[in-house]
Amino acid sequence: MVQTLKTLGPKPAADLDGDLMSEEGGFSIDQLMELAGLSVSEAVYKVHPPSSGKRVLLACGPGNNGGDGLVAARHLYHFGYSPTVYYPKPTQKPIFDGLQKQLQQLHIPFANDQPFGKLAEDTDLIVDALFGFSFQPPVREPFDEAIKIMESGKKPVLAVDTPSSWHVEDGPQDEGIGAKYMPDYLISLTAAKPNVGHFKGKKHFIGGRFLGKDIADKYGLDIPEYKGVDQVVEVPVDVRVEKL
Ligand SMILES: NC(=O)C1=CN([C@@H]2O[C@H](COP(=O)(O)OP(=O)(O)OC[C@H]3O[C@@H](n4cnc5c(N)ncnc54)[C@H](O)[C@@H]3O)[C@@H](O)[C@H]2O)[C@H](O)CC1
Ligand SMILES: [K+]
Repeated sequence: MVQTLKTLGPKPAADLDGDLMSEEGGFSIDQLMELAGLSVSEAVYKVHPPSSGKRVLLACGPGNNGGDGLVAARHLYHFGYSPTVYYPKPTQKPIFDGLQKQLQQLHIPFANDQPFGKLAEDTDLIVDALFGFSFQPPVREPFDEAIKIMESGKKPVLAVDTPSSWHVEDGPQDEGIGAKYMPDYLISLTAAKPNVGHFKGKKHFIGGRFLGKDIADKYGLDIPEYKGVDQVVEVPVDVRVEKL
């Protein structure tokens, strides 16, 4: 039987984050990004353990999705990987400055000036942390090149929160860059987004093991059954999507 997966569009997803970070919610953006990035690194470990190849290329965009990628790079380093970060449009905010410094302290290379195609050749897995739920099509430079390379399917890709360039509700673009982009793996943060109905990759994870029942109920979300100390849980790919 095809299961139903409850999904949050950009407005309720942003509202939920707002509730978490309200005076009542008590979370900070740093914390949520840390939890998101930790989930991403755990999903990487599950689909591609270091024994399958240690080189991971983190493609980080200019918003918080990119921040999740920076956090994941740090955890992956400590998990035994050799991460490389592509971060061509660094965000000028203290949290992003701090995340970059943390990576520099670990001598994790930033390869912002190299062609993305070359970086992709020299890696075993790509983490797509270019854009999340705030992406507005079409893709602009310099990110078009990275999307084209990921779309080529030459290297496995794990997409963070949503495949970059996809419309958050309608999925892949009808034509042009990203129209054929289908990452192998997806990790949805807190809750899946409505475009997940278009995801036909190999594995889909949810990462959000910090969400309490009160707030889940407010948005109509089901809390998935996480195992052991896992921050992520795998859910079926073939699902019926319900938009909340
Ligand atoms: N609990 C959670 O779910 C958390 C999720 N997080 C992650 O944050 C993103 C959403 O982050 P946000 O900063 O709102 O936006 P994005 O990263 O999606 O990107 C916005 C960024 O990109 C630029 N941009 C938009 N469209 C384009 C375009 N066509 N071409 C080029 N650039 C574009 C825009 O100007 C912005 O700079 C969510 O998905 C999660 O991954 C947080 O970590 C908090 C916890
Ligand atoms: K992404």
